[in-house]
Amino acid sequence: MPRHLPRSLHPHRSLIGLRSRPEPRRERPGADPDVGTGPVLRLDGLLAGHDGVAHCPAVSLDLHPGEVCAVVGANGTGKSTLLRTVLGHLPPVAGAALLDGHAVDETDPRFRRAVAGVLDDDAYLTELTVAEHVGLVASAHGCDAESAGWLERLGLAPVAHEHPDVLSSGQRRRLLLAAAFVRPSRVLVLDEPEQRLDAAGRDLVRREIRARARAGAAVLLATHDSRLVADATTTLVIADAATPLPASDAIERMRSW
Ligand SMILES: Nc1ncnc2c1ncn2[C@@H]1O[C@H](COP(=O)(O)OP(=O)(O)OP(=O)(O)O)[C@@H](O)[C@H]1O
Repeated sequence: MPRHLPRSLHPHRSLIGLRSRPEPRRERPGADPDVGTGPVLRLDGLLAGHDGVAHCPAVSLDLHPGEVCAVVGANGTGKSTLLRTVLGHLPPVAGAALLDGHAVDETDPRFRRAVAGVLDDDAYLTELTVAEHVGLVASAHGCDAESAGWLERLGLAPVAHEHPDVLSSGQRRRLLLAAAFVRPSRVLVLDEPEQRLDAAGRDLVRREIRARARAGAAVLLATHDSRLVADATTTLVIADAATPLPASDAIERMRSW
């Protein structure tokens, strides 16, 4: 339990009973001593920002396998900054982001094995083709056979041999999603995964998030899409404070900004 929230305000405590949700399947990999029974991801009074200046209120959150937390807030409230800090791209201004009880460290192979992320930038390797890019990620995670299927599912097969800089912005977004979805992950961090996608793309993302959670992944996403919020098990509204709210209240708040 994070020190910073009273038990009654803890995201899980406060939402249980307010929303019905299926019991997530808890996978017990067992062989990894770091994988315990506690939260896979814990944000402990995490203040995210740049150069020591916080751009987001302090967040305390426990995310267990099978849970999906949607982070919502008006433009500029610090959602991307928070997710970058969770992915270890920015150091915390204060507090901590913990994976299996250890401070997140993107250089740690255990972290890289466990966590897949898509941020709001075009973080692809320009010298690789679409197929090479997705294939490289699949190969690194021992799942080469998945590669072609994800190219197909995300509509990238016709541009498989193109380089990212000649793709449309939506296709580039699909490429980043393919690279995240092609590999296994215990934690999935997605910054506005709906961004730049057409309706079919948004549906696919929504289905995949649900499927991943059913299979035991913990998902942390920032979004402006009320359908993704409605699907989440926990919703955190970022404003003057980071407040866990039932999805219906969060969606109502989203209409006001
Ligand atoms: N590299 C940076 N250096 C300094 N400040 C930054 C940097 N990137 C973002 N910021 C500032 O951090 C604040 C939060 O930005 P952030 O992108 O996290 O917001 P957001 O909630 O994700 O917004 P949106 O909904 O528009 O995506 C903004 O005031 C922004 O100007």
